[in-house]
Amino acid sequence: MNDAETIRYHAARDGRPAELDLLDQTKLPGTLTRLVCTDIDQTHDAIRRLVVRGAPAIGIAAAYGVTLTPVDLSPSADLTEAKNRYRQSIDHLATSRPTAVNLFWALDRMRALVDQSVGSVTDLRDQLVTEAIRIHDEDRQMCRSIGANGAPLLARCRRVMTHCNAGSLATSMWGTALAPMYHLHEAGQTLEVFADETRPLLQGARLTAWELHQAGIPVTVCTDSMSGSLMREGKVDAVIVGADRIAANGDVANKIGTYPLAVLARYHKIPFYVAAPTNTFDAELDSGDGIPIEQRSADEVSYPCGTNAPRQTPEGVPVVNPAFDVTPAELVTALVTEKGVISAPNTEKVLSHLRA
Ligand SMILES: CSC[C@@H](O)[C@@H](O)C(=O)COP(=O)(O)O
Repeated sequence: MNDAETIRYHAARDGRPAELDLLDQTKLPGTLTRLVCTDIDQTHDAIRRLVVRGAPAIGIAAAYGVTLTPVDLSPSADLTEAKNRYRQSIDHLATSRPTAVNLFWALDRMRALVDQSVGSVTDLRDQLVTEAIRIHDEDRQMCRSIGANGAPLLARCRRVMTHCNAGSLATSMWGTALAPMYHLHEAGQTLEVFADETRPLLQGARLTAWELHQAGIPVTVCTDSMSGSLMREGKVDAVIVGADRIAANGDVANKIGTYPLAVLARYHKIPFYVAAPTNTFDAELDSGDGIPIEQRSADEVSYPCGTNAPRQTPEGVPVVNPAFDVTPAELVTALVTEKGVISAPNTEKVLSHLRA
C-alpha cells in the first residue's frame, strides 16, 4: 500500500465503521502520517484544516464523507429519516470551504442519489459508496487526460513555474497543473520546475516540492517574490497552475498569488496556462467577480511557524488573509481540461467546450 496516497476509503465491514483515510498534508514534508475520519464532523474538520486540500481532493473526500453518516440499516429502517440524515451531512460538509466548486459538484452528485432513492436504506448507503468511488475513479482518468492534453504545451519548455500544489496531493493522482510534467516524465522528458513557496501556508514549498522530489522530477523552491526576477533572467519558459473555480468567461480563482504571477508572465511574454477538470468550471457565474473567496484566520499569517512559535506581526495590527485570488481570462494563454485545450478563453469558447 502506498503511504503517500492522498485519499483512501475502507468500506464498513464485520461491524467496523467505514473509514476515510487521509494523508495528513498539514504535517508534510516532515512527517508522513495519516488521519482516519469515521464521522462527518471529523471530515468537515479535515477539509477546513487542509489535512486534505486542493479542489478535486476536497470533492472526493466530501463524497466519501457523506457515506460516514450514521443511519439505521436494519430491515425496518425508515428511508425518509435516513435521507434527511444524509441531506444534513451534505449541507454541513458544504460549509467546510467556500471557493473550490468541486466540493459542491461532488456533494450535488451525492444529493441527487439521495433524492432519487426508492429502495432500502442499505441500498441507498451502497449506492452512495459506489458513487463516491466513481467520483474518485473518474478523477484518476481526468488527471491522466489533463496530463496528455497539457503535455504538448510544455514539450518545448525546459523550465516551468507553478504555484501552490496542483499535483497528486490535490487529486487522486498526478494532479492538474503537475499532470503534464508527470506525463512528460513518464515519456522520458523531464522538465525542471520552480515551485513558488505559496505564502502563507507554503503548499508550493512543502507539498509541490515534496511530491516532485519523490517522483524524481527536478524542483527548486523560490519565494513568491522571486518569480518576477526569475522570469526577467529568462529562467521560466511557461507558468502552469491549477484552479479552484473557473467562471463561464474563463476567469480563474486559484491560490492567492496566482493573479500577480499571471501579470508577471504577461509582462515577460511567457505563456500562462491553467489546468483543471471540467468539474472545476462554474458555468452559472458569468465572471470571476461572483466567485466566493475564502478568508482564513489571520493567525496563518501572523504565526507562519504555528502558534507555538513567536508571532511575526505586531500585536494589534490587522492582517488580511484571503486564500484565493481571481486571474482575469485575458491573462490566461490557455485552459487545459480532460477534454482538450481552450486557447485565449472567453465565454463562447468555454461554454462550447463544456457542452462538447
Ligand atoms: C488541482 S488543485 C487546484 C487548486 O485547488 C490549488 O491550486 C489550490 O489553490 C489549492 O488551495 P488549498 O487552499 O491548498 O486547497
